[in-house]
Amino acid sequence: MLRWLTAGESHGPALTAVLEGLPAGVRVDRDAVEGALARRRLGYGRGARMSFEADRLRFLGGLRHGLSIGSPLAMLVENTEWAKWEAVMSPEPVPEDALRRSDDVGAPQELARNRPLTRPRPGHADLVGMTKYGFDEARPVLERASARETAARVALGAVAAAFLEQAVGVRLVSHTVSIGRAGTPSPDEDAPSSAELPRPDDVERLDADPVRTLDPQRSAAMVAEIDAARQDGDTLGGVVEVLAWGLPPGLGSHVHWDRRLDARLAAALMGIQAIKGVEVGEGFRTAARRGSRAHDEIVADGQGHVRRTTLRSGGTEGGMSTGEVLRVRAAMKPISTVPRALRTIDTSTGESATAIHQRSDVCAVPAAGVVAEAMVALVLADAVLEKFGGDSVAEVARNHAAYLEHVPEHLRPAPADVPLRPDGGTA
Ligand SMILES: Cc1cc2nc3c(=O)[nH]c(=O)nc-3n(C[C@H](O)[C@H](O)[C@H](O)COP(=O)(O)O)c2cc1C
Ligand SMILES: C=C(O[C@@H]1CC(C(=O)O)=C[C@@H](OP(=O)(O)O)[C@H]1O)C(=O)O
Repeated sequence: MLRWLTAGESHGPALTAVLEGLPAGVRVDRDAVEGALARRRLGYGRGARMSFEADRLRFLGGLRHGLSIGSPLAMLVENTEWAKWEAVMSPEPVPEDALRRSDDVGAPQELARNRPLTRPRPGHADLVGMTKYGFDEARPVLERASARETAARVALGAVAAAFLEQAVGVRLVSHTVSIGRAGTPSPDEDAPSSAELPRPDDVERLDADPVRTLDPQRSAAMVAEIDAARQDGDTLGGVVEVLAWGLPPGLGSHVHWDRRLDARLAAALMGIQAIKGVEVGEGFRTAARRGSRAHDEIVADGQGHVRRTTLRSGGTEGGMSTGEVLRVRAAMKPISTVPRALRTIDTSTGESATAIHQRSDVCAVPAAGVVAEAMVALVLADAVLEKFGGDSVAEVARNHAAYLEHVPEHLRPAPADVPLRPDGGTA
């Protein structure tokens, strides 16, 4: 079993991430984790903070000389913004003087930062968090509700991804499907073929695109959509997709709801701030199709392998991985700090007001893709450990190989990255 926890506030000293259950012998590269953290900061439409804050990574436990040793792996991602927030967010009591504030428009930043936040933003956690926890302002709520926390998840996901690749050869990639209305697939569009899907080796090309998509036309349309929203003082959401290549058949199980791989993936994706919908494969569009166009027919590819003619199911059936490429999507609502501020109330008076607006992202969909990839990596790593067990990478790899060897030859899935011929055979 793999477990993970994060702690830390958006403007606190650091985020802490703990991964428990990681086998020994996983090579954990600082560059790989830092690379993932850097990718999360990318994307057209991100706010000012992304340009001046750095994610400073420290390994605190669970590693020796770059290899995991089986103990809980602990990481720290320091907030380089902390110096400015030391008084407001100090974990320890501070002298009253340190919390001096000014309500004047144009007051210096250090005095403005201390103002109580009493105009909760619709769509953020502010109001209900204040009500539930008994706070008279939103600061203690928004600090943890903030998606700053996703930096810790991405660090965890990078370690899970290293385990997946080293133990069972699974690799992941994520990309942006749509932003606002730009890129939205039409209801009649069939599932893409494996040749049309991004592959793990496309990561550099994806990261080089301002919105993390491989289609230049869609990319330009998404950038234009973000520019238009920014100009209107508005914000945007969109859809991201995560693909996992090289999965064995049989992760997860049909036997109980909480063992289903699709259910576990959906919960992990829904657990990302602002994600409001999850699709496995064609998800919602499948609901509008007839059965003859909704499923993936099973064929023998003539080379001794089982193959699916299409990728509509997203690589799961009965809550288990089929061995085809896994394809899951997450829909993000628009950023809730809307510059053209929405109506709210001032909680100190009950009077109508406009919501707090500080600096904010206009669109964080490309970053959400990187976070979604991390969550999928964690769920898959957990499912791999559940299926194959093992206290070291070598042991997991042996168990995985032994399982595949015992699948009757004619039922072994073809490697998912071998293109399918139109007649169902592989090239
Ligand atoms: C990567 C990422 C960046 C985000 N950036 C912002 C932001 O700058 N401003 C904001 O108001 N919300 C931002 N959000 C969304 C809030 O975190 C989210 O609206 C809040 O948690 C409430 O959403 P919920 O109802 O799904 O929890 C971001 C979300 C993600 C995943
Ligand atoms: C800090 C990050 O994202 C933040 C997520 C976020 C929110 O409300 O979710 C609000 C913004 O924070 P701030 O109000 O301090 O500018 C984003 O910058 C990050 O992703 O590292």
